[in-house]
Amino acid sequence: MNTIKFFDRKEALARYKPVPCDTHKGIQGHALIVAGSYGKIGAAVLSSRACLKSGCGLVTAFIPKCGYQILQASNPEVMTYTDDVEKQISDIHFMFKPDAVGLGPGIGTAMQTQKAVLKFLSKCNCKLLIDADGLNILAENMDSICSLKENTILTPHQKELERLIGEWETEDEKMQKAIDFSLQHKVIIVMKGAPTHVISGATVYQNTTGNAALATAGSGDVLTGIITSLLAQSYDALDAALLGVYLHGLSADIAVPETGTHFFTASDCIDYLGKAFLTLEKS
Ligand SMILES: NC(=O)C1=CN([C@@H]2O[C@H](COP(=O)(O)OP(=O)(O)OC[C@H]3O[C@@H](n4cnc5c(N)ncnc54)[C@H](OP(=O)(O)O)[C@@H]3O)[C@@H](O)[C@H]2O)[C@@H](O)CC1
Ligand SMILES: Nc1ncnc2c1ncn2[C@@H]1O[C@H](COP(=O)(O)OP(=O)(O)O)[C@@H](O)[C@H]1O
Ligand SMILES: [Mg+2]
Repeated sequence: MNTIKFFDRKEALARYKPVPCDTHKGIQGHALIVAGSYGKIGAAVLSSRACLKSGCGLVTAFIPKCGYQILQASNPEVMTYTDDVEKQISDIHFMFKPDAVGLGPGIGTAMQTQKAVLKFLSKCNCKLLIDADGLNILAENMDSICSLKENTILTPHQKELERLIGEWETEDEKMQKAIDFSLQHKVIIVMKGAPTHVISGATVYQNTTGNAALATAGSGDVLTGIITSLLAQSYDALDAALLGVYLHGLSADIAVPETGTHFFTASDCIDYLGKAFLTLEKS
């Protein structure tokens, strides 16, 4: 069995890079969030807002046409590109070079969305995180996994992981299958759960933050935004994944004594992110 490294405050401080005082929004990274479909524009709202609230200088969301007003009204700082199709993504196009892309929350698995995602993956050469339906599309088209750039981050919950690596009988078998998958395809797996494990080849980290309040709709979409933001701010993929998971859980840990577990939503996770980042400023 592989040794597991615990990722705690000391590890987070070692990887955290304070924002330089002479920076500007052009240096702080431009992230692209590809998310949403009719009925799930919330996933795009949450992930793009979390991305912005984690220090990214510029955030653009690529969404289906029906999400335009919702997104602009709820996140005025986020720029948008819209698909030509009303209810789902059918062709991912944009006119800038993103520093990082977060793809998948709420996009669904309609055939035209699958085609658009596969076309995008075949030519994407920037830092990339794939979540949710992005992973489900990958699982249905496993040939396309060879087109992923090294250190692409995959953020599956248990069911999404099973679709990618197949069933397991024990927790040890699940971990070994995930490690083998990470080694074979040279991807970083954020194996979401309680706790979350970050798997980079044979190296496994166990996160030490987070609580049951995160068992609420959209908390994974928020994680996608945080990690994509850190990637765009020039953290390398492993550091972005580790620090993102840590801050996401810490935000919930700071929030819960004030909100209680039942009241906590994914939006609260975003609202408390500032306090989570502040704990790294005070060393
Ligand atoms: N406001 C919005 O727009 C929102 C949009 N969203 C978007 O919706 C899309 C579908 O996402 P999804 O994850 O709900 O669907 P899906 O992959 O079928 O998984 C469901 C099944 O998986 C399991 N399962 C899940 N988590 C588990 C865990 N931690 N640990 C263990 N098992 C777990 C569980 O299976 P069961 O245990 O019931 O067998 C459950 O029934 C996706 O694109 C997402 O981004 C959501 O983010 C919500 C807010
Ligand atoms: N009981 C729990 N303890 C700690 N973290 C949890 C718990 N339940 C869920 N989480 C975290 O919440 C997030 C849920 O992600 P996901 O299932 O993708 O949600 P969604 O798709 O609704 O956004 C993951 O980061 C997971 O680790
Ligand atoms: Mg999810």
